Amino acid sequence: MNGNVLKPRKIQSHKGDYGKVLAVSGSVGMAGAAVMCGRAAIRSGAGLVRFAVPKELFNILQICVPEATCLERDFENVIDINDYEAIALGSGLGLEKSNIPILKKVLNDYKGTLVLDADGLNCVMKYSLYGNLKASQADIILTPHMGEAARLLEVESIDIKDREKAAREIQEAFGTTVVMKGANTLVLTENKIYVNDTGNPGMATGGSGDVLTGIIASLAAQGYSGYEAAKIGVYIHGLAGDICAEEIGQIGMTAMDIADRVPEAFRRLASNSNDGRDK
Ligand SMILES: NC(=O)C1=CN([C@@H]2O[C@H](COP(=O)(O)OP(=O)(O)OC[C@H]3O[C@@H](n4cnc5c(N)ncnc54)[C@H](OP(=O)(O)O)[C@@H]3O)[C@@H](O)[C@H]2O)[C@@H](O)CC1
Ligand SMILES: Nc1ncnc2c1ncn2[C@@H]1O[C@H](COP(=O)(O)OP(=O)(O)O)[C@@H](O)[C@H]1O
Ligand SMILES: [Mg+2]
Repeated sequence: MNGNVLKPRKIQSHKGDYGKVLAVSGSVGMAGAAVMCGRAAIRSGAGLVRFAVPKELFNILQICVPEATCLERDFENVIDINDYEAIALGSGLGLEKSNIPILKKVLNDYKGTLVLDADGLNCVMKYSLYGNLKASQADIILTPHMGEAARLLEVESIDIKDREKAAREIQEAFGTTVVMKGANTLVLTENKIYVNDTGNPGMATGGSGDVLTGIIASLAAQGYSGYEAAKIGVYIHGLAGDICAEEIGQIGMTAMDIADRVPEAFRRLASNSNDGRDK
C-alpha cells in the first residue's frame, strides 16, 4: 500500500477536524472489548472517542482509556447519533434483548459510517434485523470472522476454500462493505476486492478484532470512505501486528500491544510514499 492514501494532518487544525467516534461497545464482563476498540480508535488519530456503555463500565473505561469520554447507553433519551462521523457497534456488546432498541435506532436513523462487529452482527441475525440493515442509509462495514460470517449466511460453517465466495455472498445480501477477517483478510465492496498482505498468526488473540473495529471507525471519522477506511484499517492493523512480532514475538503479543503499535504502523505507511510529505 502506498502512503499517499493517507490524508495529511493540517497545521491549522484542531480535534474537531479529525472526527468523533461513538463506540457502542462493551458490557458487564466484556469491558475489555470496549477498551481495545476505544484505545485503537484514539491511536488511529480520531479527534474524539466517546463510549456509549452501561454506567457500571464508566470507572474501568475512564481508567483504561482516559482520553475518551463516556455516555450512558440510553439511545432513547440521550444520544444524538448523527453528531458522530463514525459509530463502532458490537464489540463485546452481548446478545441481550435490551440491545434491540440501540440497533434499530442506529440502523434506522444513522447517516454516517457504521462499523458493525461481533455481537452487533450476531444480534442482527438473532433478532431478525437484516431488513433494517439492508434499508440503512449509513455507509456500513461488516467485520465478521469466519464464525460470524457463517451466522450471517445462516450456515453451520464455512470452509476456508469458500471464504471469498462467502464474503461475496454477504456483500451481495446486505449491500455493505465486508471485511472477512483471518490470515489475508479480504475487503469487498460491490465491484472491488482487496486482499491484505500484512499480519501474522500472533494476532489470533482475544480482542485483536476489537482493535481493528476501532481503527476502521477512526479512519472513517477522519473522512475516509467506508471502503477506504476498511482497506487502510486492515493494512494498518496487520502492520501493527507485524511490528509486535518484530518487537515481542508472535507468541504472547496482546491486543493492547497491537493497538499501541498503530501509530508506528501509520508512520511506516506514511514513509512509504513519494510526495515528500513530513514523515
Ligand atoms: N476482552 C473482551 O472483552 C473480549 C470480548 N470479546 C467479545 O466476545 C463476544 C464473542 O465473540 P467471540 O468472537 O469470542 O465469540 P463468537 O462469535 O461466539 O465466536 C466463537 C464461535 O465462532 C467460531 N469462530 C471464531 N473465530 C473463528 C474463525 N476465525 N474462524 C472460524 N470460526 C471461528 C468459534 O469456533 P471455534 O473457536 O469453536 O472453532 C465458535 O464457534 C463478542 O462480543 C466479542 O466482541 C472478544 O472480542 C474477545 C475479547
Ligand atoms: N492467523 C492470522 N493471521 C493474520 N491475522 C489474523 C490471524 N488470526 C487472526 N487474525 C486477525 O486477528 C483479528 C481477530 O479478530 P476476531 O476474531 O474478531 O477476534 P476478537 O473477537 O477476539 O477480537 C482479525 O483482524 C484477524 O484478521
Ligand atoms: Mg471479534
